Amino acid sequence: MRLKKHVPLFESTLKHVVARPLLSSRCGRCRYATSSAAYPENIAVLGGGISGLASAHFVAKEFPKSKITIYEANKEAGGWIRSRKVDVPGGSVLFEYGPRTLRPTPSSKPTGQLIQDLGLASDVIVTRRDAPGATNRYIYYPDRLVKLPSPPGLPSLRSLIELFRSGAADGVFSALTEPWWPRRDPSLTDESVGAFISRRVDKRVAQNLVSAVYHGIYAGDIWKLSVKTLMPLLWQHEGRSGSIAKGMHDIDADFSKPDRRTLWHPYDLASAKAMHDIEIESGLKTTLDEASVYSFKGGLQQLVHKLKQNLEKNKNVDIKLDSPVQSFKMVPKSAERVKVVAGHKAKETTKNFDLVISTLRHKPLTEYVTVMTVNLYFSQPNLIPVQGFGYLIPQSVPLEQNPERALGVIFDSDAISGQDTAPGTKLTVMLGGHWWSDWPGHPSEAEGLEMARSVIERHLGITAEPAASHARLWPDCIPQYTVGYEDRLKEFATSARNEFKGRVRLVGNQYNGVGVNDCVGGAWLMARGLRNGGWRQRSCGLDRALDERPWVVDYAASYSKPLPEADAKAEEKA
Ligand SMILES: C=Cc1c2[nH]c(c1C)Cc1[nH]c(c(CCC(=O)O)c1C)Cc1[nH]c(c(C)c1CCC(=O)O)Cc1[nH]c(c(C)c1C=C)C2
Repeated sequence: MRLKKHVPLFESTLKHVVARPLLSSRCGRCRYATSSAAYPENIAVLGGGISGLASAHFVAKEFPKSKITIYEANKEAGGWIRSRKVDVPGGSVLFEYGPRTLRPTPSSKPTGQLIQDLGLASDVIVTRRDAPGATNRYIYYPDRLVKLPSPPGLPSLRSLIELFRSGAADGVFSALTEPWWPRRDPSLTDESVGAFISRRVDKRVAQNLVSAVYHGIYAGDIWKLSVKTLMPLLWQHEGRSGSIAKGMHDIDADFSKPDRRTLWHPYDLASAKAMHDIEIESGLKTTLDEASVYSFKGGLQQLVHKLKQNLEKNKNVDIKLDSPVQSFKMVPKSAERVKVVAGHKAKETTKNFDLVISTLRHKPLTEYVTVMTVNLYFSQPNLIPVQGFGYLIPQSVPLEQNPERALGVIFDSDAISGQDTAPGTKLTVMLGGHWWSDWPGHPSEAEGLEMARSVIERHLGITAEPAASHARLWPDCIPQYTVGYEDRLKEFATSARNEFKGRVRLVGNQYNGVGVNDCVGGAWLMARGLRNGGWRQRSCGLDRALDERPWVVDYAASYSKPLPEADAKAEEKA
């Protein structure tokens, strides 16, 4: 695979994911062993972002005797996780230029494992589930902040009235008639999130509510993102039962029951069970259980720094910074080794490896969007008229209310506390994303700062001069799983498997999720899949994409107990 010359910033730090079939869920394709060695002696990890570093960490645990070389194009590892302490009058504040918090979910247990392995538990800071920074979430629609109902507890009557009066919730009651809407055309193999929600509920719900959520995760366009990939459960329910509600009813997916059922892809079920078995020591577990989101005293980059330090301490690991990967391909006439060429022109080095873990991006598979993050700190406290996590701006907001194409604003002072020593108001404005996809260029960082200030003046009435600020453009930072992604991934995985004969595993955010937890989880699954001779099997790590087994019914907390035999039989029949 020849890479584009000089891999820019993200080429080496954005990633892909996931492993060979887990546990007993072997798929028939992966059975060809190609080597008799007990472990891969030389392993290359391409990319030193969070996926690459976490892969190296987990692989080093699996194979303590293997020599691991990490190639990173930039002078700093960690990708777009950047935390900077900024001195301000009266103390300091922490700016996060990229991702800022982690969410504790069952699928984020590998991140918990990593924190534990690195001895970072005492540096974890949390926003509790009942804190305003967790419960108060807003959307800006059409020209004001509207609070969204969010757990815990029932929403207040006042907030419901405000929500409906704003028009943001128009169309939600159409969901009640969803079971009677026509089934989808069987020839439809995928569609956009926007089209799906319009078809099954109401276009206004797609434009006003769903688009805001997808801005906050993918900075993406709901009329392009794939429903089959991003709302797989809803898509499966409709496919099986003709309607989402009927589908949930058919499998007894009652949300009020602690042992509710859900649909699983068998691969994901095996992954969930494997992750559930990760043991997190009780102190850290209690901390994470109470958290809506969490970070570290020194910001999210503390995780990356500690991870890198830990790898540097390992005499079998070599981290090569400022070493863009130029190409990697099978050594001619060998089914066993991969040749990696890395380094700047004229200083290129070539080395052969038994196993390569690539977190590099493969352009044709996904489009990317560019985001600008603008951090602002004001010495005056409580400048924001409300308390909360922040707000998202839906696609339906009229352009005159959003000429800067902002996606949302995070109220950092409320969203996570414990990182600053100076009092005041801290927020981050997120600009661009899909809105900038057809712009001929991007604003400069100075322009971005002006744009962010005009957003918060219009939306929040903040006119004060910031005591500190920073704008950062992240070109092509979030991959977009657009309509048809699953088919493209299948084709790509087939060709990668054939080309690399099991000697290259693909990991990172281009494959199974764009969040930090997804990247760490993908690395964990990949490393686990190398166990017990798994590294010799003919997999490219994207076996989930090639696994065509039908979805099954199981408990949402799949590990809690086995499904009754009668259910299992009925499911098998279905
Ligand atoms: C920095 C830009 C990012 C945007 N999305 C992501 C990043 C890193 C990835 C992402 N963000 C969220 C999720 C959901 C799962 C989760 O981990 O919580 C993912 C995969 C949710 C989220 N969105 C925003 C925040 C602060 C969070 C919590 C996690 C985090 O710190 O990233 C706000 C936000 N993110 C983006 C925009 C445009 C935005 C707007 C307010 C893009």
